[in-house]
Amino acid sequence: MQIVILKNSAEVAEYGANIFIKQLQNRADSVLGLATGSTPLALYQGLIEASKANKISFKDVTTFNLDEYLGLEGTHPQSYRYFMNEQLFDHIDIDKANTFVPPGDAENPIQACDGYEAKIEAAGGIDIQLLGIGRNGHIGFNEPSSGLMSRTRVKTLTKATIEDNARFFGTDEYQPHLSITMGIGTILDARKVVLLATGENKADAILATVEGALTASCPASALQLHKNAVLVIDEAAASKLSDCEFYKHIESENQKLMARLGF
Ligand SMILES: N[C@@H]1[C@@H](O)[C@H](O)[C@@H](COP(=O)(O)O)O[C@@H]1O
Repeated sequence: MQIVILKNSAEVAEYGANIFIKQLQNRADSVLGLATGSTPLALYQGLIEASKANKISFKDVTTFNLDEYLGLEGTHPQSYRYFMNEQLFDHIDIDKANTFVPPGDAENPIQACDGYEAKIEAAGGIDIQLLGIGRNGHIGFNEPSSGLMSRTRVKTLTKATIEDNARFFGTDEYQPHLSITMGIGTILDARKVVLLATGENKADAILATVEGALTASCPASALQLHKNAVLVIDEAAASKLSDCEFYKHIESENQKLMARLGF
């Protein structure tokens, strides 16, 4: 796992956006895995700006989102489809027919999960998967105890996740307790994984992800198995790691090596 520790959330967003910008500059028809939550918002802003400045185009891009609430239609303001339209798709030159979010309103969600996996496969797999992380170490909606090889499926949300996400719902508004999420195995199949985390409330989850055991109790720890995973985190999210200076030293040595090799 590559660990990049930066000063603050603005730097994290910029670093993350640059990874995606480079990907699109190298391969215009990339398949991107996208995430919701507050953490990727500034990264999406960076992509919108780069697209407006004609540095990148989404014309030939296909996207797959990690997850969706089960029981919400895409027109519901709290649905992740609505979020993605608002925060990214409506501001870039992407063909919405090439943007996929698990169907929260599927009549048969189990079939829909298999269908989602088939679509990812038909697109040739995901080139880069963006991830946030829940306070309990969840990725997508893969809550603790999720199978480390799991595929897209219906998942019940934990009390902690429901509480964390309650801020987006009105007091009398129905908040789903179920979701459709890519599995951990689905995420691990992406050719590159970029996890962003900012703020002190993510420090325990980051500690468990980086230095904890590989365990279903911290779904993000599965990234320890990935060949090309990068964690882009701010000082606050990194604050519980045992030796931040060492991680920073590794990264600066990596940068020097890359520069020497002309990357
Ligand atoms: N399903 C999403 C996750 O994909 C996201 O990583 C997490 C953290 O969100 P935030 O970035 O707002 O902390 O929230 C939700 O539960």
